[in-house]
Amino acid sequence: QSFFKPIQGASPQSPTSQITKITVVGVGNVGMAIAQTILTQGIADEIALVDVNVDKLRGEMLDLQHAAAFLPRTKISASIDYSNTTGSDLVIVTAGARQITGESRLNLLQRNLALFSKVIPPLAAKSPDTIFLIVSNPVDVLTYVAWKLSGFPSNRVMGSGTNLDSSRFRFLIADHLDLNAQDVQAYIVGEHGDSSVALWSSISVGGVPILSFLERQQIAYEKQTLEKIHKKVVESAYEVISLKGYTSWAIGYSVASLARTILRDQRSIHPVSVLAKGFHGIDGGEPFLSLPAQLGRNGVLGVTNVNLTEEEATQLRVSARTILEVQAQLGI
Ligand SMILES: NC(=O)c1ccc[n+]([C@@H]2O[C@H](COP(=O)([O-])OP(=O)(O)OC[C@H]3O[C@@H](n4cnc5c(N)ncnc54)[C@H](O)[C@@H]3O)[C@@H](O)[C@H]2O)c1
Ligand SMILES: O=C1N[C@](c2ccsc2)(c2cccc(Nc3ccc(F)cc3)n2)CC(O)=C1Sc1ccccc1Cl
Repeated sequence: QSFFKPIQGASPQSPTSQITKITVVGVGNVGMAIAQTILTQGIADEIALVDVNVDKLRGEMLDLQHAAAFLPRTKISASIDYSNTTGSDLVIVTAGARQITGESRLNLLQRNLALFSKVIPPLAAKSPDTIFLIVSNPVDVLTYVAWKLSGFPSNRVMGSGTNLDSSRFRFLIADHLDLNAQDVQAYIVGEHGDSSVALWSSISVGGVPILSFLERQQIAYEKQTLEKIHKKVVESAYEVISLKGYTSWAIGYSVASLARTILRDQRSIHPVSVLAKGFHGIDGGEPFLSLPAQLGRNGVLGVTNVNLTEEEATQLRVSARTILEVQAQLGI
């Protein structure tokens, strides 16, 4: 006996073509912050969780399911293999080996390369039309690895790149100028992390380039102020790690904003790690670096022709060379 008397012709089954499904690989601090934000914002109809830690995986699935009374209806599943991931519209990869104290970044990269070699091919096989969004670090090189291992066209493989760096940059600028961070357009590009590149000329507040904004507000323009803020983007990452041992909320919101832009075909522009070959004089090799990219239902729709100063373009090319040197050591 059903609760409802059926209406002629109405089927309780939703057509699968209209179901939006996201797979999150890795249910650690980052993966669960991303999943929780996607759930809260009603971005997906289905969330499939994957991890190798069976108990954590089931525990996180149950704990999220138990919040159903307060959330948009979303099917939440979990599997240690990839059985539940079939037909995903977006696959977000946060699985990663933790950097062991004193471990070299290259060694960590080798361990994550081995991990990706086991994870990416079956995910791609179960969802051959999906879009990969890589978050695991070192994110730029691992996005390249995912692209190579998946065999997908480059528009369907991106990394969160400097999306988090840029969101911290926007917060710090807004905090410094007593503004709403959503009104601050500011892009950090290039390599995610310690060696990112701040596009000073791209910073605008309510459509007003920040340099003239500062002059109009009689705020003494000091390039070193903005440079200090960019430096603080890096310092704050280390500060959060030293205080709480990991980062989660900011990366969770920043990756969920990418998921929404992609799955709702918003065609918004985000700084994400893309195949940078052919942009801004980056010609040798296949480096993935962050550039302001237009995102939509088919992944990376285009890269903006943002004007770079000679210094910015040079920094970007240096980053590309650094990434290529690391990629060359991977042998893939
Ligand atoms: N790109 C960015 O801006 C950014 C920001 C923060 C963190 N990160 C990166 O995100 C990654 C995850 O960070 P975290 O704090 O969530 O780490 P974590 O250790 O809390 O979680 C990692 C999870 O991956 C799982 N895992 C390991 N091997 C797996 C496999 N083969 N298949 C599926 N799952 C597997 C682990 O069981 C664990 O649950 C790290 O690489 C971190 O550096 C990136
Ligand atoms: O907010 C973070 N936290 C992490 C973190 C989270 C859990 S353990 C470490 C972080 C914080 C500080 C340094 C650092 N370095 C690192 C470099 C390469 C790797 F493969 C792994 C980690 N990583 C991971 C990460 O990428 C970030 S953003 C970040 C990091 C450094 C500089 C600027 C930014 Cl915007």
